[in-house]
Amino acid sequence: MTTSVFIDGAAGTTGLEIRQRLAGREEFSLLTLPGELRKDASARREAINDCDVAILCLPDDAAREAVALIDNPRTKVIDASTAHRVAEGWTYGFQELIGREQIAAAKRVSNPGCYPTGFLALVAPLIRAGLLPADWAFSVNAVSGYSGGGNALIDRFAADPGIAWRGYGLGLGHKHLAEMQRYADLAHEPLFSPAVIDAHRGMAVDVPLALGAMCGAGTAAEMHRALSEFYTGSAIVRVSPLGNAPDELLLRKDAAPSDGMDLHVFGSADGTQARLIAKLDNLGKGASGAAVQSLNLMSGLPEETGLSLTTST
Ligand SMILES: NC(=O)C1=CN([C@@H]2O[C@H](COP(=O)(O)OP(=O)(O)OC[C@H]3O[C@@H](n4cnc5c(N)ncnc54)[C@H](OP(=O)(O)O)[C@@H]3O)[C@@H](O)[C@H]2O)C=CC1
Ligand SMILES: CC(=O)N[C@@H](CCC(=O)OP(=O)(O)O)C(=O)O
Repeated sequence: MTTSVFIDGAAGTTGLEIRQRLAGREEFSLLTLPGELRKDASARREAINDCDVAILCLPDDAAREAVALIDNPRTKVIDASTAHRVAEGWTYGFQELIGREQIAAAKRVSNPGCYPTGFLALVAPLIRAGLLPADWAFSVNAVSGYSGGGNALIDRFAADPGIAWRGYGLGLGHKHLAEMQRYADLAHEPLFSPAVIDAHRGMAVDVPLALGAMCGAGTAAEMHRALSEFYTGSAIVRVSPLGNAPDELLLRKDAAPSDGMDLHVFGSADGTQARLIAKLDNLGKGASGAAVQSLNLMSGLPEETGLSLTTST
């Protein structure tokens, strides 16, 4: 039996990527709306209530509105927006942290934000293992390809090829802070410095750790071991060997799309400092790949079915 899927927002950046991942998958049938009806509330209501799984690739307000259109108790939802990530009654769709069984059984799944995917993958298992203190003032420095800002930011970079780096979130109230704090179980929101680079896709999330000043923190080697154990058996989240060679990491503009994520741990020779770095594709594990991973689980399939798991290191 096939699972019928309706992508609301299928013409947007995330929606298109999900369509590409589902193309040719015989386990799924796609419900689509003609272009002129894609924002028509009654056509959307009908499609959402007709499908087995609705994937919302919409701005937050439109995602809330879409959920309000549902009156069929059978319809399951995966919401790619920020609207429901810390909302009551929703399961946070971070398979490796929350549990595959919980996501497989859920009716309402919120897809994690791209930056929190990198941050939580690195920090949450280490807080759980007692190797990082939950009340530490964490910092997160991150760069994203401009597709992370959807069609509007893609158009802006196309219109102004002179932009090499765009720092933002300078008001220090980024919408991803709540989910970073909630799912890492932190006492405080992290200090988050995001930026956009002149590349279509790709993301690096860097968490610097002043180990010498932290009470009760583990060593870089202990953190590396804990992360390696935590992600054992995952083809999607991979932990690179501990160490400082080579002494650089690259994001390539020509990297192939990937639904995987690579985690790195580096430590100073004297043990007083470390850096945890996640490399991922904002449109892959940071958005569309994670949505398809959840869709697979909610449809009773192995989570990595149909995903592209290349490494670009
Ligand atoms: N891009 C990324 O890397 C990531 C995006 N996300 C999230 O996914 C969601 C979609 O983002 P993204 O794909 O980047 O954004 P885009 O702007 O590229 O796409 C959004 C799509 O939704 C359509 N839309 C807007 N309002 C409505 C409506 N009321 N009814 C139906 N369709 C509507 C838009 O149409 P139109 O353009 O005509 O207005 C557009 O096609 C957002 O919530 C975003 O935050 C999450 C993680 C990463
Ligand atoms: C480069 C860029 O602008 N990125 C977006 C986040 C992309 C993402 O993860 O999306 P949602 O949390 O909205 O679903 C931003 O910082 O607002």
